[in-house]
Amino acid sequence: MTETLTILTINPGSTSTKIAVFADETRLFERKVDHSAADLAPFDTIGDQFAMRKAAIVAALKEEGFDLASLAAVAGRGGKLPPLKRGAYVVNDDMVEFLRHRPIDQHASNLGALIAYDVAAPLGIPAFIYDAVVVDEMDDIARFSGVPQLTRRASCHVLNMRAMAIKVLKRDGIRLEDANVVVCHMGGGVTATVISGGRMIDVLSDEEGPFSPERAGRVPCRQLVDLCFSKDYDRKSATKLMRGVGGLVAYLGTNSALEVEARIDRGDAEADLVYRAMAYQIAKGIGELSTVVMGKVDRIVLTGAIAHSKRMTDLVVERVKFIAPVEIVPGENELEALAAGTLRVLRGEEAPNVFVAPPRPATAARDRSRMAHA
Ligand SMILES: Nc1ncnc2c1ncn2[C@@H]1O[C@H](COP(=O)(O)OP(=O)(O)O)[C@@H](O)[C@H]1O
Ligand SMILES: CCCC(=O)OP(=O)(O)O
Repeated sequence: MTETLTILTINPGSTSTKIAVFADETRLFERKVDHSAADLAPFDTIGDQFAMRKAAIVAALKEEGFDLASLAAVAGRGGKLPPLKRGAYVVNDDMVEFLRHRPIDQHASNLGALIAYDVAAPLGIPAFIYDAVVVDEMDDIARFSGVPQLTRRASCHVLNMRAMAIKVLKRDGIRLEDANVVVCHMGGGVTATVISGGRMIDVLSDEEGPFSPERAGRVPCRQLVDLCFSKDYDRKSATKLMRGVGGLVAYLGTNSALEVEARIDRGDAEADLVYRAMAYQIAKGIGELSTVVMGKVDRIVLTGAIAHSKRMTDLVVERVKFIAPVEIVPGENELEALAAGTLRVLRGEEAPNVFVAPPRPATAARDRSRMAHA
């Protein structure tokens, strides 16, 4: 008989931390801790949230009476590393150093690998990330921004988007490789992608797409430059305005779409307009990505926690249903997808990738200078 593989999965999101423990494919339990805008306000950077999020996880495991000694591996959501391939990566010292000291961007997913490693290392078991948010399969034509100094980067809810697209198509007997699907995940962040031939050939990341509960999304760039050079903002506060206190938080003071809906129900006209604007931008994003495959879209998939909202999905569907049939798959499959990927690695069915950190900028400059003088 083969030994049961027990896996702790950790998904730090912008407005919550979700964990689950799996024994092989069976979920033993799942816990979600919400983090309101007020809870997160005292933290300057995502790194500063490490202790608070880890404590929430440890407390949840304790309440479940779970014994960490039974774990075979820990899997965390993969964060803002340089562009990665799809699939598993071992969390190694290079990855920990990179995420701690020079992540590409501020996002809660950066804590996935860090907390997974922190739990796994003392137990002498491996930690992995799987289908990180920075998986990059974009076509070259999609990389242009308009200035050579700025390159478009893929960053989206990879884990859930692929899992939900596969689920929707499988039901109709279609393989992901044989379809064009536009997927939009609506959570604390909102991102979208167009998957064609099994690859995410273009992505509307959370800095180029719709605004979301806690993110600004695409903003008028000239005004952003002015704002950054005004006396009112420095690097930290301008970054936080884009991610953390943008979107619904900036307009309405909450990162909770549920609370916004409650305000609308009470007759709040401002909340209603902002929420409809978010839906409008989401629909425009889906339209934009549909042009990538010349409008030949087989399915549009709306997913993420906000896809539970009929109010939101109705607002989006009415604008995009002319493009393709719309499938609504609320919630997310991220913890299951993390566990499934990790099981494949532990069973030897998939080889994990090894992350090698790019040289630090100072080291890179020194190396270039050495080469120039060699
Ligand atoms: N049933 C629901 N209807 C509308 N919005 C919801 C619902 N459930 C959760 N949300 C909203 O979804 C957002 C959080 O999405 P989620 O994917 O869980 O978080 P995270 O991005 O932190 O992982 C919050 O704004 C929350 O209020
Ligand atoms: C970086 C894209 C992923 C994202 O926005 O995740 P959350 O919705 O969990 O913040």
